[in-house]
Amino acid sequence: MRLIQNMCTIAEYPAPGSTAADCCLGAAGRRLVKIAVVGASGVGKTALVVRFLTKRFIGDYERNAGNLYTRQVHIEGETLAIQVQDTPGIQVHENGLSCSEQLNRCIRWADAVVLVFSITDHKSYELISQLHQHVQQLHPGTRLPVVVVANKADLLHVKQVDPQLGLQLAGMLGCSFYEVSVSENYNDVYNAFHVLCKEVSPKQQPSGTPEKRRTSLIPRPKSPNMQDLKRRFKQALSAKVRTVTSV
Ligand SMILES: Nc1nc2c(ncn2[C@@H]2O[C@H](COP(=O)(O)OP(=O)(O)OP(=O)(O)O)[C@@H](O)[C@H]2O)c(=O)[nH]1
Repeated sequence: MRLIQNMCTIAEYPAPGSTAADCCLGAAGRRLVKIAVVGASGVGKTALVVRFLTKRFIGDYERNAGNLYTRQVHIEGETLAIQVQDTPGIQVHENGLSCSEQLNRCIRWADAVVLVFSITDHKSYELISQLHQHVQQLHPGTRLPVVVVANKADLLHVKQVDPQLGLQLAGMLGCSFYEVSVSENYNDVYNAFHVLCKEVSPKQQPSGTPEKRRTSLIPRPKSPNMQDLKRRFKQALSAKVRTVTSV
């Protein structure tokens, strides 16, 4: 967190001490896409997020406690407000996955998830299908867009997972797949996020779109009368955009 704030050269970064709510990117009526980056510890989640947001690879990051970052992206003529939630590395115990309530909240909050493993860590790869199942369980009734990212493609000499296996796994799970080297290539990182944003259709978003907000603020009255309708209309006009401060 401190490191990222120190290199805060991008205007859209939350200033130190501010929250994502202060950025209010969604407030301008832009579609808001919320992305959670999830995976085992040390696979490069923070590096991936920082690379995507700043185009830079720094090398050393503080152990992550789960930070939220906001920026705008332009995708096929549309300006989106996106929020990216970096999450603490997942610990694997003998009896399987151990996801903290903080992580579960984060996954529930997300419109889309990046599942990351490292090609240098077979265990991080083994975690992916369990994580995918966990993500879908936390979003019952919808199929959340997920992209699987195999990171550290530059470290071929210590490779434990053939990227082909990642591709096969992603195919089985019905996800897009990207093999990236966060340290060496920005474009692949960008593409992974880009594809994910495209997969989040406006219809899938439960909140944040102006359309949705209007209908939830003005529930259809059972027996409408003018006074009631006027009051509800005023309420809708003065409503502040709902923003996420933390997950
Ligand atoms: N060679 C190489 N190193 C990488 C790459 N991506 C990340 N790293 C390094 O891997 C280490 C872990 O990266 P982090 O981004 O802190 O990993 P994390 O998944 O956020 O780790 P936790 O905060 O513990 O969950 C750091 O030393 C990074 O510099 C990569 O593509 N290639």
